Amino acid sequence: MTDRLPHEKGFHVSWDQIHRDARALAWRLDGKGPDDGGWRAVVAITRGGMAPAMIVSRELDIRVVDTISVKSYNHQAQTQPRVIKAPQADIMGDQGEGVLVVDDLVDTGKTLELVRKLYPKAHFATVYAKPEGRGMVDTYITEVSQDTWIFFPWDMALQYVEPYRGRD
Ligand SMILES: O=P(O)(O)OC[C@H]1O[C@H](OP(=O)(O)OP(=O)(O)O)[C@H](O)[C@@H]1O
Ligand code: HPA
Ligand SMILES: [Mg+2]
Repeated sequence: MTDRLPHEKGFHVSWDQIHRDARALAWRLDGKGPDDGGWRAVVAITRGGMAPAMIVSRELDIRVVDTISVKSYNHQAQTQPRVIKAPQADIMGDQGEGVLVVDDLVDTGKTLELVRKLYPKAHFATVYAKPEGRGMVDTYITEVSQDTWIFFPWDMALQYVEPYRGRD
């Protein structure tokens, strides 16, 4: 289930790393909100966007936090993205103006494309980005190559590894 094919490389992100990178994202977003009082709300794209959104909302002191649930992948197999749960209409306003939409990463950009269509005036931020989807995101921190699969700490566990000299 967790084999990396067809991705050649694995980029393993620890809790510490995602915390640092999500903080860096928050600092980059600070002051980029609307002139009349900054970001109105943070909306996390569940589930991967929830931990970064929590860290961003904490750093920027934004107390209004909602979620949009988009399902795009079954493990590593991509499917047609669909909205399973929408955020509160009064938070999003007409087109999402002043709202910060946060996700863990953009890969092909299909998830953000869907959310952008719904809320074209929102600001879209991810911690990581791959080249194919980069155009869909307004602000991100680290880019990785398209053939890299990013492994997040919530999908991993510490495991015993054979010593190098012990392997055949
Ligand atoms: O740019 P894309 O190619 O659309 O891929 C990026 C999206 O895919 C993953 O979510 P997933 O649908 O696997 O759900 P999850 O966040 O609940 O794990 C990831 O968290 C992004 O939301
Ligand atoms: O590289 C990735 N890692 C984890 N989830 C993902 N969803 C799309 N691409 C990825
Ligand atoms: Mg996701």
